[in-house]
Amino acid sequence: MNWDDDTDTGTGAERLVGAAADGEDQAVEAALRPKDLSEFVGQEKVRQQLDLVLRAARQRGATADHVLLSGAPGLGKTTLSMIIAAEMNAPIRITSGPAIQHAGDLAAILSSLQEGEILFLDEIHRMSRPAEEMLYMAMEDFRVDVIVGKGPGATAIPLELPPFTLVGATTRAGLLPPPLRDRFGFTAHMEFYDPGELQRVIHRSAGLLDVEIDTEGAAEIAGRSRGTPRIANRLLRRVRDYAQVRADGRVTREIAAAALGVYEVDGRGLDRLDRAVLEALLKLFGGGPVGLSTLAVAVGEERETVEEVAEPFLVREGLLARTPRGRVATPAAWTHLGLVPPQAGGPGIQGSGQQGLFGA
Ligand SMILES: Nc1ncnc2c1ncn2[C@@H]1O[C@H](COP(=O)(O)OP(=O)(O)OP(=O)(O)O)[C@@H](O)[C@H]1O
Ligand SMILES: [Mg+2]
Repeated sequence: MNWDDDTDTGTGAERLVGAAADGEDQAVEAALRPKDLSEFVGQEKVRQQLDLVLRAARQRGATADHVLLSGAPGLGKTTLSMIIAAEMNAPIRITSGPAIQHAGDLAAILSSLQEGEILFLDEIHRMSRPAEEMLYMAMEDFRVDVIVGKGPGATAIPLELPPFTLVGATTRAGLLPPPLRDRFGFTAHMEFYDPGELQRVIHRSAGLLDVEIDTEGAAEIAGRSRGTPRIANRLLRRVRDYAQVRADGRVTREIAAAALGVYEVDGRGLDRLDRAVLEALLKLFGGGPVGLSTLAVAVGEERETVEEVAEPFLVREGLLARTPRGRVATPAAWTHLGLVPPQAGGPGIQGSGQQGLFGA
């Protein structure tokens, strides 16, 4: 699956509701990470399955099978990798696909692993081809061929590796070559969290950050967190600031709503850009269909920004559809912005004189 939401785009990280980690997230996330499976909120199926895999390996006194974690940014892949190490009582080595450009880089890491060590390979879909091929053999046979010398005299010296567990993480499982995907004994697909689960994440984080919050305050933040614990934690921090400066520090529904109103994150988690796209689509183009380029000009953004930053969440929320004829708003989009969809043939949208030109 392709989780384009905010990844690899410059604009993504600066948004309060962007799913990619920003500098502040990186600084505080370590403190908020659940340390073992029982603390890890939600993802029931993944937790159950992983618990079995790890428990069985522990009972056998063996190294756990290789694990692939796939899912959108901020759903807990890095967190789970650390939990796997903790549950296996094993050290963890952390690296990433982009950091491994040459097969030699990977050989150096693999050959220095201890028995039972967890190798966390983040963004595994961004590894170079030769490194990938070396990884196949390492995963399957715990062996790598180290090439010594150059040209016709070069020889491959096989090097035995201690058994280790590879934990790969990717936001784009679809980009993994099948031979690589097949070498993982267990694949965990992380789903977006439902509001109840996010509420638990928020309560847990509030406890760690020493923030007083009631059930309704947590629910208010959860509803705006786009199914993503990282965003929930970030919104909680902004709400905490507001509660501290403008009130007595306690987070209630009113305080949370007012705080996130200041940051223009609406009740459903849409921010200014998301709403600008929807508003243009509804008010200027009668709900579409309209081409992406035209829509982008109308909101004064780059095509890519609209397509990669705003649209994925709007599509996921069922507010916007991408059709062969262009972008189309769903009835839910009209409702969300408090507008009335145009009747077939009749005048529709309040305050817009343009539906004659563009209306459906
Ligand atoms: N199930 C969970 N329970 C509680 N907190 C969670 C959970 N999942 C994620 N978090 C919190 O969300 C933050 C982001 O999680 P994490 O860094 O693991 O995401 P990720 O999937 O690795 O994201 P990326 O794709 O950007 O690397 C962490 O600080 C963690 O505290
Ligand atoms: Mg991560």
